[in-house]
Amino acid sequence: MPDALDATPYDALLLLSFGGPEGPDDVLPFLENVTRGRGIPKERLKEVGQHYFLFGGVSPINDQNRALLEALRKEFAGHGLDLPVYWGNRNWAPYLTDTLREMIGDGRRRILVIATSAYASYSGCRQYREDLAGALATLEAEGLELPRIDKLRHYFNHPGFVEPMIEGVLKSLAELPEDVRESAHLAFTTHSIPTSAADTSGPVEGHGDGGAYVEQHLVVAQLIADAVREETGIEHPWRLVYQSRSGAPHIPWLEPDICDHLEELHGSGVPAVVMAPIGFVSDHMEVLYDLDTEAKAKAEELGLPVRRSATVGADPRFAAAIRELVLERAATERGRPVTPCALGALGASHDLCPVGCCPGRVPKPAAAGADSPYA
Ligand SMILES: CC1=C(CCC(=O)O)c2cc3nc(cc4[nH]c(cc5[nH]c(cc1n2)c(C)c5CCC(=O)O)c(CCC(=O)O)c4C)C(CCC(=O)O)=C3C
Ligand SMILES: [Fe+2]
Repeated sequence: MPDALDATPYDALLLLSFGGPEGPDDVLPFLENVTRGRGIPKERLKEVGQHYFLFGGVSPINDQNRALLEALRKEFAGHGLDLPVYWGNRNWAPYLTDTLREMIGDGRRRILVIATSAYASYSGCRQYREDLAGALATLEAEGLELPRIDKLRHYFNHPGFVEPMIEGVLKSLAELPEDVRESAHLAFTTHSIPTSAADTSGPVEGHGDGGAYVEQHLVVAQLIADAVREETGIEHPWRLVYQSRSGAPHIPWLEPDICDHLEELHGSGVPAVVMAPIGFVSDHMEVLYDLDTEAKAKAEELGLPVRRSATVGADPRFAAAIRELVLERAATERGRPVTPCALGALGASHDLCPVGCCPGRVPKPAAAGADSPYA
Protein backbone atom coordinates (compact mmCIF):
# COMPACT_ATOMS: atom_id res chain seq x y z
CA MET A 1 0.00 0.00 0.00
CA PRO A 2 2.50 2.66 -1.07
CA ASP A 3 -0.39 5.15 -1.29
CA ALA A 4 -0.73 5.18 2.48
CA LEU A 5 2.61 6.95 2.83
CA ASP A 6 2.57 9.03 -0.27
CA ALA A 7 1.85 12.77 -0.13
CA THR A 8 3.13 13.30 -3.70
CA PRO A 9 2.79 15.84 -5.31
CA TYR A 10 3.01 17.80 -2.04
CA ASP A 11 6.37 18.46 -0.46
CA ALA A 12 5.20 20.39 2.64
CA LEU A 13 2.19 21.09 4.85
CA LEU A 14 1.56 24.61 6.13
CA LEU A 15 -0.51 25.10 9.28
CA LEU A 16 -2.14 28.47 8.69
CA SER A 17 -3.70 30.14 11.72
CA PHE A 18 -5.03 33.40 13.05
CA GLY A 19 -2.14 34.36 15.33
CA GLY A 20 -2.31 36.11 18.67
CA PRO A 21 -0.24 38.26 21.03
CA GLU A 22 2.53 36.70 23.13
CA GLY A 23 2.77 39.50 25.71
CA PRO A 24 1.21 42.83 26.77
CA ASP A 25 3.21 44.90 24.26
CA ASP A 26 1.87 42.81 21.39
CA VAL A 27 -1.82 43.31 22.17
CA LEU A 28 -2.53 46.65 20.46
CA PRO A 29 -0.34 46.02 17.38
CA PHE A 30 -2.03 42.62 17.03
CA LEU A 31 -5.50 44.16 17.20
CA GLU A 32 -4.45 46.74 14.61
CA ASN A 33 -3.31 43.94 12.31
CA VAL A 34 -6.63 42.11 12.75
CA THR A 35 -8.87 45.10 12.20
CA ARG A 36 -6.95 47.06 9.55
CA GLY A 37 -9.45 48.61 7.15
CA ARG A 38 -12.60 47.05 8.58
CA GLY A 39 -14.24 49.76 10.64
CA ILE A 40 -14.46 48.11 14.06
CA PRO A 41 -15.46 50.72 16.66
CA LYS A 42 -12.58 51.92 18.89
CA GLU A 43 -14.53 51.02 22.04
CA ARG A 44 -14.83 47.44 20.87
CA LEU A 45 -11.05 47.28 20.29
CA LYS A 46 -10.30 48.67 23.76
CA GLU A 47 -12.70 46.16 25.24
CA VAL A 48 -11.17 43.24 23.34
CA GLY A 49 -7.70 44.44 24.38
CA GLN A 50 -8.87 44.08 28.00
CA HIS A 51 -9.76 40.43 27.36
CA TYR A 52 -6.14 39.81 26.38
CA PHE A 53 -4.70 41.85 29.27
CA LEU A 54 -6.77 39.76 31.65
CA PHE A 55 -4.65 36.82 30.49
CA GLY A 56 -1.30 38.64 30.76
CA GLY A 57 -1.48 39.85 27.15
CA VAL A 58 -0.94 36.31 25.92
CA SER A 59 -3.33 34.58 23.58
CA PRO A 60 -3.57 30.85 24.16
CA ILE A 61 -3.81 30.29 20.40
CA ASN A 62 -0.04 30.13 19.85
CA ASP A 63 0.59 27.38 22.37
CA GLN A 64 -2.42 25.56 20.96
CA ASN A 65 -0.83 25.69 17.52
CA ARG A 66 2.56 24.61 18.86
CA ALA A 67 0.87 21.59 20.42
CA LEU A 68 -0.94 20.80 17.17
CA LEU A 69 2.33 21.07 15.23
CA GLU A 70 3.92 18.61 17.60
CA ALA A 71 0.94 16.26 17.33
CA LEU A 72 1.09 16.44 13.53
CA ARG A 73 4.83 15.75 13.37
CA LYS A 74 4.38 12.80 15.71
CA GLU A 75 1.42 11.51 13.72
CA PHE A 76 3.29 11.77 10.40
CA ALA A 77 6.47 10.19 11.78
CA GLY A 78 4.47 7.39 13.39
CA HIS A 79 2.95 6.55 10.00
CA GLY A 80 6.13 6.86 7.97
CA LEU A 81 4.85 9.96 6.22
CA ASP A 82 7.82 12.12 5.37
CA LEU A 83 6.19 15.53 4.99
CA PRO A 84 7.63 18.60 6.72
CA VAL A 85 5.14 20.77 8.62
CA TYR A 86 5.48 24.56 8.87
CA TRP A 87 3.45 27.17 10.73
CA GLY A 88 2.43 30.68 9.71
CA ASN A 89 -0.23 33.15 10.92
CA ARG A 90 -2.40 35.81 9.35
CA ASN A 91 -2.13 38.38 12.16
CA TRP A 92 0.98 37.73 14.26
CA ALA A 93 4.42 36.13 14.23
CA PRO A 94 5.35 33.73 12.81
CA TYR A 95 3.81 35.68 9.93
CA LEU A 96 2.58 33.78 6.89
CA THR A 97 4.82 35.76 4.50
CA ASP A 98 7.95 34.95 6.53
CA THR A 99 7.06 31.28 6.76
CA LEU A 100 6.42 31.06 3.01
CA ARG A 101 9.75 32.78 2.33
CA GLU A 102 11.44 30.18 4.52
CA MET A 103 9.60 27.37 2.73
CA ILE A 104 10.72 28.67 -0.65
CA GLY A 105 14.28 28.86 0.71
CA ASP A 106 13.95 25.21 1.75
CA GLY A 107 13.00 24.33 -1.82
CA ARG A 108 9.28 23.61 -1.21
CA ARG A 109 7.39 23.76 -4.53
CA ARG A 110 3.95 22.20 -3.83
CA ILE A 111 2.48 23.36 -0.55
CA LEU A 112 -0.73 22.11 1.03
CA VAL A 113 -2.36 24.42 3.56
CA ILE A 114 -4.50 23.43 6.54
CA ALA A 115 -6.26 26.40 8.12
CA THR A 116 -7.30 26.33 11.79
CA SER A 117 -10.82 27.12 10.70
CA ALA A 118 -13.18 24.29 9.89
CA TYR A 119 -16.12 25.98 8.17
CA ALA A 120 -16.94 28.12 5.14
CA SER A 121 -17.30 31.93 5.46
CA TYR A 122 -15.40 35.01 4.42
CA SER A 123 -13.59 35.22 7.80
CA GLY A 124 -13.02 31.48 8.02
CA CYS A 125 -11.96 30.75 4.46
CA ARG A 126 -11.60 33.46 1.81
CA GLN A 127 -9.77 35.82 4.17
CA TYR A 128 -7.14 33.11 4.69
CA ARG A 129 -6.91 32.71 0.90
CA GLU A 130 -6.62 36.49 0.43
CA ASP A 131 -3.75 36.57 2.91
CA LEU A 132 -2.07 33.73 1.01
CA ALA A 133 -2.39 35.80 -2.18
CA GLY A 134 -1.00 38.86 -0.38
CA ALA A 135 1.99 36.88 0.86
CA LEU A 136 2.63 35.47 -2.64
CA ALA A 137 2.48 38.99 -4.12
CA THR A 138 5.10 40.20 -1.61
CA LEU A 139 7.39 37.25 -2.33
CA GLU A 140 6.96 37.67 -6.08
CA ALA A 141 7.99 41.32 -5.72
CA GLU A 142 11.11 40.08 -3.92
CA GLY A 143 11.95 38.14 -7.09
CA LEU A 144 11.30 34.71 -5.58
CA GLU A 145 9.97 31.85 -7.62
CA LEU A 146 6.53 31.09 -6.23
CA PRO A 147 5.46 27.65 -5.06
CA ARG A 148 2.05 26.24 -5.92
CA ILE A 149 -0.37 26.36 -3.01
CA ASP A 150 -3.52 24.32 -2.40
CA LYS A 151 -5.81 24.47 0.62
CA LEU A 152 -7.41 21.46 2.31
CA ARG A 153 -11.18 21.22 2.15
CA HIS A 154 -13.36 22.21 5.11
CA TYR A 155 -13.16 19.47 7.69
CA PHE A 156 -16.10 20.35 9.97
CA ASN A 157 -17.76 17.00 9.23
CA HIS A 158 -14.66 14.81 9.43
CA PRO A 159 -14.97 12.18 12.18
CA GLY A 160 -11.59 13.21 13.61
CA PHE A 161 -13.01 16.70 14.23
CA VAL A 162 -16.48 15.65 15.43
CA GLU A 163 -15.66 12.65 17.62
CA PRO A 164 -13.48 14.46 20.18
CA MET A 165 -16.27 17.04 20.52
CA ILE A 166 -18.88 14.31 21.12
CA GLU A 167 -16.66 12.92 23.85
CA GLY A 168 -16.25 16.44 25.26
CA VAL A 169 -20.01 17.03 25.46
CA LEU A 170 -20.54 13.65 27.17
CA LYS A 171 -17.84 14.54 29.69
CA SER A 172 -19.37 17.95 30.38
CA LEU A 173 -22.81 16.40 30.86
CA ALA A 174 -21.32 13.92 33.31
CA GLU A 175 -19.81 16.80 35.28
CA LEU A 176 -23.15 18.53 35.78
CA PRO A 177 -24.90 17.96 39.11
CA GLU A 178 -26.84 14.71 38.83
CA ASP A 179 -30.25 16.20 39.61
CA VAL A 180 -30.13 18.58 36.62
CA ARG A 181 -28.12 16.46 34.16
CA GLU A 182 -30.99 14.74 32.35
CA SER A 183 -32.80 18.00 31.63
CA ALA A 184 -29.73 19.89 30.47
CA HIS A 185 -29.81 21.74 27.16
CA LEU A 186 -26.92 21.78 24.69
CA ALA A 187 -25.89 25.21 23.38
CA PHE A 188 -23.64 24.78 20.35
CA THR A 189 -21.72 28.01 19.85
CA THR A 190 -19.78 29.57 17.03
CA HIS A 191 -18.41 32.97 16.07
CA SER A 192 -21.19 35.35 15.07
CA ILE A 193 -20.65 36.95 11.67
CA PRO A 194 -22.72 39.57 9.81
CA THR A 195 -25.87 37.92 8.41
CA SER A 196 -24.83 39.24 4.98
CA ALA A 197 -21.58 37.26 5.26
CA ALA A 198 -23.43 34.17 6.46
CA ASP A 199 -25.94 34.36 3.60
CA THR A 200 -23.15 34.50 1.00
CA SER A 201 -20.93 31.85 2.62
CA GLY A 202 -19.97 28.83 0.52
CA PRO A 203 -20.50 28.30 -3.20
CA VAL A 204 -22.94 30.63 -5.00
CA GLU A 205 -25.63 27.92 -5.44
CA GLY A 206 -26.01 27.64 -1.67
CA HIS A 207 -26.27 31.34 -0.95
CA GLY A 208 -29.22 32.67 1.07
CA ASP A 209 -30.64 31.98 4.53
CA GLY A 210 -27.44 31.57 6.53
CA GLY A 211 -25.59 29.94 3.63
CA ALA A 212 -23.02 27.19 4.06
CA TYR A 213 -21.81 28.67 7.37
CA VAL A 214 -25.01 28.02 9.28
CA GLU A 215 -25.81 24.82 7.35
CA GLN A 216 -22.42 23.28 8.17
CA HIS A 217 -22.67 24.14 11.86
CA LEU A 218 -26.19 22.68 12.03
CA VAL A 219 -24.85 19.40 10.62
CA VAL A 220 -22.13 19.21 13.27
CA ALA A 221 -24.59 20.11 16.05
CA GLN A 222 -27.00 17.39 14.86
CA LEU A 223 -24.20 14.79 14.65
CA ILE A 224 -23.14 15.54 18.21
CA ALA A 225 -26.70 15.64 19.58
CA ASP A 226 -27.48 12.30 17.88
CA ALA A 227 -24.33 10.67 19.24
CA VAL A 228 -25.08 11.96 22.74
CA ARG A 229 -28.61 10.55 22.54
CA GLU A 230 -27.25 7.20 21.41
CA GLU A 231 -24.77 7.09 24.27
CA THR A 232 -26.99 8.38 27.09
CA GLY A 233 -30.47 7.48 25.87
CA ILE A 234 -31.51 11.06 26.55
CA GLU A 235 -32.64 13.54 23.94
CA HIS A 236 -31.10 16.79 25.14
CA PRO A 237 -32.75 19.79 23.43
CA TRP A 238 -30.20 21.87 21.53
CA ARG A 239 -29.75 25.09 19.62
CA LEU A 240 -27.02 26.72 17.54
CA VAL A 241 -26.13 30.08 19.12
CA TYR A 242 -23.46 32.71 18.61
CA GLN A 243 -20.71 34.58 20.43
CA SER A 244 -17.92 37.14 19.99
CA ARG A 245 -19.99 39.64 18.01
CA SER A 246 -18.16 42.80 17.01
CA GLY A 247 -18.91 45.55 14.48
CA ALA A 248 -21.47 48.34 14.63
CA PRO A 249 -24.75 47.55 16.46
CA HIS A 250 -26.99 48.60 13.54
CA ILE A 251 -25.51 45.90 11.27
CA PRO A 252 -27.30 42.57 11.73
CA TRP A 253 -25.13 39.65 12.90
CA LEU A 254 -26.15 36.05 13.56
CA GLU A 255 -28.15 35.67 16.79
CA PRO A 256 -28.97 34.77 19.51
CA ASP A 257 -25.88 35.54 21.54
CA ILE A 258 -24.92 32.83 24.03
CA CYS A 259 -25.50 35.11 27.03
CA ASP A 260 -29.02 36.05 25.88
CA HIS A 261 -29.66 32.39 25.20
CA LEU A 262 -28.61 31.38 28.73
CA GLU A 263 -30.92 34.04 30.11
CA GLU A 264 -33.82 32.81 28.00
CA LEU A 265 -33.25 29.15 28.92
CA HIS A 266 -33.07 30.04 32.59
CA GLY A 267 -36.25 32.09 32.27
CA SER A 268 -38.10 29.12 30.81
CA GLY A 269 -37.00 26.82 33.63
CA VAL A 270 -34.13 24.92 31.98
CA PRO A 271 -31.96 23.75 34.92
CA ALA A 272 -28.51 23.33 33.25
CA VAL A 273 -26.62 23.93 30.00
CA VAL A 274 -23.57 22.51 28.26
CA MET A 275 -21.91 25.08 25.99
CA ALA A 276 -20.13 23.34 23.12
CA PRO A 277 -17.89 25.66 21.04
CA ILE A 278 -18.13 23.69 17.78
CA GLY A 279 -17.10 26.74 15.71
CA PHE A 280 -13.53 26.72 17.03
CA VAL A 281 -10.58 24.42 16.60
CA SER A 282 -8.85 25.17 19.91
CA ASP A 283 -9.30 26.82 23.32
CA HIS A 284 -8.18 30.27 22.21
CA MET A 285 -9.30 33.65 23.48
CA GLU A 286 -12.82 33.51 22.03
CA VAL A 287 -13.35 30.39 24.13
CA LEU A 288 -11.43 31.38 27.29
CA TYR A 289 -12.89 34.87 27.47
CA ASP A 290 -16.26 34.88 25.71
CA LEU A 291 -17.39 31.53 27.12
CA ASP A 292 -15.26 30.66 30.15
CA THR A 293 -15.24 34.19 31.54
CA GLU A 294 -18.21 36.16 30.21
CA ALA A 295 -20.85 33.47 29.61
CA LYS A 296 -19.93 31.63 32.81
CA ALA A 297 -20.27 34.88 34.78
CA LYS A 298 -23.73 35.33 33.25
CA ALA A 299 -24.66 31.77 34.22
CA GLU A 300 -23.40 32.31 37.75
CA GLU A 301 -25.45 35.48 38.05
CA LEU A 302 -28.50 33.48 36.95
CA GLY A 303 -27.67 30.58 39.25
CA LEU A 304 -27.64 28.30 36.21
CA PRO A 305 -25.22 25.37 36.27
CA VAL A 306 -23.18 25.32 33.03
CA ARG A 307 -20.18 23.42 31.67
CA ARG A 308 -18.10 24.26 28.61
CA SER A 309 -17.04 21.28 26.54
CA ALA A 310 -13.63 20.81 24.91
CA THR A 311 -12.48 21.88 21.47
CA VAL A 312 -10.35 19.42 19.46
CA GLY A 313 -7.06 21.26 20.04
CA ALA A 314 -4.18 18.84 19.53
CA ASP A 315 -6.26 15.69 20.02
CA PRO A 316 -4.48 12.75 18.32
CA ARG A 317 -7.71 11.97 16.45
CA PHE A 318 -7.61 15.43 14.90
CA ALA A 319 -3.95 14.99 13.94
CA ALA A 320 -4.87 11.64 12.36
CA ALA A 321 -7.74 13.31 10.51
CA ILE A 322 -5.34 15.87 9.07
CA ARG A 323 -2.99 13.10 7.91
CA GLU A 324 -5.94 11.38 6.23
CA LEU A 325 -7.08 14.63 4.61
CA VAL A 326 -3.56 15.25 3.29
CA LEU A 327 -3.28 11.76 1.80
CA GLU A 328 -6.80 11.98 0.39
CA ARG A 329 -6.06 15.29 -1.35
CA ALA A 330 -2.65 14.10 -2.55
CA ALA A 331 -4.28 11.05 -4.13
CA THR A 332 -6.90 13.26 -5.77
CA GLU A 333 -4.14 15.46 -7.21
CA ARG A 334 -2.48 12.34 -8.61
CA GLY A 335 -5.74 11.43 -10.33
CA ARG A 336 -6.49 8.44 -8.09
CA PRO A 337 -10.08 7.56 -7.21
CA VAL A 338 -10.80 8.69 -3.65
CA THR A 339 -13.78 8.31 -1.35
CA PRO A 340 -13.57 11.40 0.82
CA CYS A 341 -14.37 10.80 4.46
CA ALA A 342 -17.24 12.87 5.88
CA LEU A 343 -20.14 12.38 8.31
CA GLY A 344 -23.71 13.63 8.02
CA ALA A 345 -26.00 15.01 5.38
CA LEU A 346 -23.76 17.39 3.45
CA GLY A 347 -20.95 15.05 2.41
CA ALA A 348 -17.38 16.17 1.81
CA SER A 349 -16.84 19.82 0.98
CA HIS A 350 -15.19 20.92 -2.29
CA ASP A 351 -11.39 20.70 -2.65
CA LEU A 352 -11.18 23.92 -4.63
CA CYS A 353 -13.27 26.96 -3.68
CA PRO A 354 -15.29 27.88 -6.78
CA VAL A 355 -15.52 31.41 -8.17
CA GLY A 356 -17.83 33.52 -5.98
CA CYS A 357 -17.34 31.36 -2.86
CA CYS A 358 -17.53 33.39 0.41
CA PRO A 359 -17.09 36.82 -1.20
CA GLY A 360 -15.73 39.76 0.79
CA ARG A 361 -17.17 43.28 0.78
CA VAL A 362 -14.30 44.45 -1.41
CA PRO A 363 -13.05 42.10 -4.14
CA LYS A 364 -9.41 41.10 -3.55
CA PRO A 365 -7.18 38.44 -5.10
CA ALA A 366 -7.36 35.10 -3.30
CA ALA A 367 -4.98 32.15 -3.75
CA ALA A 368 -5.78 28.43 -3.66
CA GLY A 369 -9.21 28.69 -5.30
CA ALA A 370 -10.70 28.58 -8.80
CA ASP A 371 -10.27 32.35 -9.06
CA SER A 372 -6.62 32.36 -7.94
CA PRO A 373 -4.32 34.56 -10.04
CA TYR A 374 -1.51 32.13 -9.11
CA ALA A 375 -0.86 28.68 -10.55
C1 LIG B 1 -15.69 33.21 11.73
C2 LIG B 1 -14.59 33.69 12.63
C3 LIG B 1 -13.67 32.90 13.30
C4 LIG B 1 -13.56 31.40 13.24
C5 LIG B 1 -12.69 30.95 12.12
C6 LIG B 1 -11.22 31.18 12.38
O1 LIG B 1 -10.74 30.66 13.42
O2 LIG B 1 -10.57 31.88 11.62
C7 LIG B 1 -12.80 33.78 14.04
C8 LIG B 1 -11.71 33.38 14.80
C9 LIG B 1 -10.88 34.18 15.59
N1 LIG B 1 -11.03 35.51 15.82
C10 LIG B 1 -10.01 35.90 16.65
C11 LIG B 1 -9.79 37.23 17.09
C12 LIG B 1 -10.47 38.35 16.62
N2 LIG B 1 -11.50 38.38 15.70
C13 LIG B 1 -11.92 39.67 15.50
C14 LIG B 1 -12.93 40.10 14.65
C15 LIG B 1 -13.78 39.29 13.86
N3 LIG B 1 -13.77 37.90 13.79
C16 LIG B 1 -14.74 37.48 12.89
C17 LIG B 1 -15.02 36.17 12.55
C18 LIG B 1 -14.30 35.05 13.00
N4 LIG B 1 -13.23 35.07 13.84
C19 LIG B 1 -15.39 38.65 12.37
C20 LIG B 1 -16.49 38.64 11.35
C21 LIG B 1 -14.81 39.76 12.98
C22 LIG B 1 -15.15 41.20 12.76
C23 LIG B 1 -14.30 41.99 11.87
C24 LIG B 1 -13.39 41.23 10.94
O3 LIG B 1 -13.91 40.70 9.95
O4 LIG B 1 -12.19 41.21 11.20
C25 LIG B 1 -11.11 40.53 16.30
C26 LIG B 1 -11.19 42.04 16.35
C27 LIG B 1 -11.81 42.50 17.59
C28 LIG B 1 -13.24 42.02 17.72
O5 LIG B 1 -14.08 42.61 17.10
O6 LIG B 1 -13.47 41.03 18.44
C29 LIG B 1 -10.23 39.70 17.01
C30 LIG B 1 -9.18 40.12 18.01
C31 LIG B 1 -9.18 34.79 16.96
C32 LIG B 1 -7.90 34.81 17.84
C33 LIG B 1 -8.24 34.42 19.24
C34 LIG B 1 -7.03 34.46 20.11
O7 LIG B 1 -6.26 35.42 20.05
O8 LIG B 1 -6.84 33.52 20.88
C35 LIG B 1 -9.71 33.71 16.31
C36 LIG B 1 -9.22 32.30 16.28
FE1 LIG C 1 -12.55 36.66 14.98
